[in-house]
Amino acid sequence: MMNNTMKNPVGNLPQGTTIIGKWHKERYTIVRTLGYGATGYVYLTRSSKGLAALKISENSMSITSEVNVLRHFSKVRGFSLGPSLLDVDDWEQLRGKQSFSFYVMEYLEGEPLLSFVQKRGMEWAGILILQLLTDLETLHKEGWVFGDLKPDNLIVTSTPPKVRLVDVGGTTQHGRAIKEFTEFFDRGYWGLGSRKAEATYDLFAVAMIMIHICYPKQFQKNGESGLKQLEEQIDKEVWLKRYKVVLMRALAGEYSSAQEMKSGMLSVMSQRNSSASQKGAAQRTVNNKAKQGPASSTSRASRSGDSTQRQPVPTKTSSKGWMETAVLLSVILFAYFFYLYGQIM
Ligand SMILES: Nc1ncnc2c1ncn2[C@@H]1O[C@H](COP(=O)(O)OP(=O)(O)OP(=O)(O)O)[C@@H](O)[C@H]1O
Repeated sequence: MMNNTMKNPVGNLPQGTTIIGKWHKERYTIVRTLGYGATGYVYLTRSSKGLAALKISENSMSITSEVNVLRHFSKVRGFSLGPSLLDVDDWEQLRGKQSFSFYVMEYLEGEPLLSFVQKRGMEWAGILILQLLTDLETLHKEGWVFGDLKPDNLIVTSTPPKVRLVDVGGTTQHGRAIKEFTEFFDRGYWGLGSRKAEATYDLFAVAMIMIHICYPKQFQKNGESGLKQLEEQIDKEVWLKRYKVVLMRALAGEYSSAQEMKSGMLSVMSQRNSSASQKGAAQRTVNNKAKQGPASSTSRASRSGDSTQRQPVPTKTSSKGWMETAVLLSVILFAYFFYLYGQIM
């Protein structure tokens, strides 16, 4: 992160400042600062087209590189991980003496992943990770690796909740060296792989995001092997332990695709659901037996092997049988009556 106090001609622009694009002449009025980092400042702006996020930097190269990534994303159908790109232009200050590149993107109005999960519950963590893996699968298939995957770059937009990624600055083409990374989420830091842009690099970061959800304060690497230390942390948290098989495989770089990791997550979730529904069914049986009273003592007797004490429980099937017999008998009697009547006449 850049030092906010450093003199930066595009930093801390006051509310109400209007940025006019040199080429497209669109006017963007600053509402407030959304954030800032190594690359530049991001402002919430209002224009004739409504609210949008505007990223501006002294470094035109980094703006160009992010614009290229966002342009590429916009061509991928069904891909909604990053914000959509709305405009690219330059802003001239001091009567054209200084020019700064900027781009305008969709404003992702939402909540950071961590606070969303803390408020809505851990069930959401699994769902959001599945969403993230779905989008990563598309990104990887396109030959890109996100690189700097971390909760700070994840925003959950609402209705329906959807995880989106801001800051595409770290997005790197497959096979190249990762452009940007953050230690805790970087497999190189944990001694568990290289900084080469591969799907496995992002999947490691996904596992670390899951760990970070349970350890919001994070923890430092100690002297032992990275994998051993992470395993110990996983074992201490119930939610992480449930996904241990998936997490260990992702940390060790054993998943060849995001889809494979997603299947692993889904199978843990379905096991949990089926055991929960089995428990539910067992609980319902117990409750029903408790309601039936004598029948419950019957089942206890049968378990003790005393079948003589078994009481027949009237069922719907037996009452239905009686009704069928009665109907059949009345039809036969009716037919017999007509037969006798015909004989007499
Ligand atoms: N499209 C957007 N909608 C809403 N908020 C955004 C958007 N883009 C960026 N932000 C906010 O601005 C912050 C800084 O943006 P960004 O991460 O792109 O800057 P950066 O200079 O690349 O930062 P870093 O040093 O982490 O790479 C983000 O963490 C996020 O809170």
